[in-house]
Amino acid sequence: MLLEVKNLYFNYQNDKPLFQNLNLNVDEGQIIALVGESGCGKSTLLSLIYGLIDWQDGEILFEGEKLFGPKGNLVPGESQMKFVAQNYDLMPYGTVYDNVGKFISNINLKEKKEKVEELLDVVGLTEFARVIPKNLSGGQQQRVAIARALAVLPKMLLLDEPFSNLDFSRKFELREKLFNYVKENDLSLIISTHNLEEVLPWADKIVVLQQGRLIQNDSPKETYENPYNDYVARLLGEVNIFTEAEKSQLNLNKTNYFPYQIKIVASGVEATVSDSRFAGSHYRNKLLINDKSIIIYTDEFLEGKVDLQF
Ligand SMILES: Nc1ncnc2c1ncn2[C@@H]1O[C@H](COP(=O)(O)OP(=O)(O)OP(=O)(O)O)[C@@H](O)[C@H]1O
Repeated sequence: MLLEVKNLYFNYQNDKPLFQNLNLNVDEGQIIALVGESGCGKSTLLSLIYGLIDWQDGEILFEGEKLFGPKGNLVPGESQMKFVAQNYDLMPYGTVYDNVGKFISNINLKEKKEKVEELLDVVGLTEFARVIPKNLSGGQQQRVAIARALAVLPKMLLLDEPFSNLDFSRKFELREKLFNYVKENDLSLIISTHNLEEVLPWADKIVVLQQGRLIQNDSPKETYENPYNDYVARLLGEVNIFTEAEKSQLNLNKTNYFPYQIKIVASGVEATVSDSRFAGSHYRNKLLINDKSIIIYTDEFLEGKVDLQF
């Protein structure tokens, strides 16, 4: 086991602990998506693992060795890990090239140049090598920070919302290259995100935090098929949530259904289409079952009445 978080207890204020008995294991080469609503503790957990803040109780072990947090290191942060936080902490007067090469040794300058160029390609900043951070957009600065974190291969990479400032096309390109790089180099990665769909195809496990509690830790498929509760289902995308009363009235197996899980059939639960809109890859339809409004996706425009199967 590469990383073990055992019975972690941590609070910012004495009266209200953020984490109580938090446990998390990460294997070598594993990619973990850390998800949860804003304020649930994702950034704090990454900072604790990296050793930027002290915890009150419990243990964090890396390759079986106990970590001691800020008091254990002269320079902040564990040397085997790299953390890209939400403030990118770039050298303001160094160029993009200097920032990415900051931790690479100058002994072999040719090798250093090749490495920096490779990383600039990974994050799509080749043509910005000579620019200084203040002349870059937020998303470009974020990409410099990611390239710098990868420069001296860490064993574990911690990324806090790494795609938050990127536009759609950049995001697709970067995540493809980044995850391939991580897999090729057998790095372990914990990546926090608001948007799970962004990382889903690459994640080995989805770890869900709800108000500091780790409530689910399963493969992406398992999480989609069996979200622990409605909160988890909502994190996974647009979802229909039913009350217990609605569940028994409609004879449902569970309280949450993603739009793609509800099908139109010849004979089933009758619903009236109130709205059908083109949404790119599908039509997004709003239907009414009595007074209950639900969303389903279809290939075709819908109108009138339909029968549904859950
Ligand atoms: N330095 C601090 N002092 C006191 N409370 C803090 C501090 N930093 C964060 N908190 C609180 O701890 C909780 C967890 O914050 P954290 O930033 O870890 O959440 P998050 O899940 O990363 O949120 P987001 O997705 O918005 O970045 C929040 O309630 C936050 O207000």
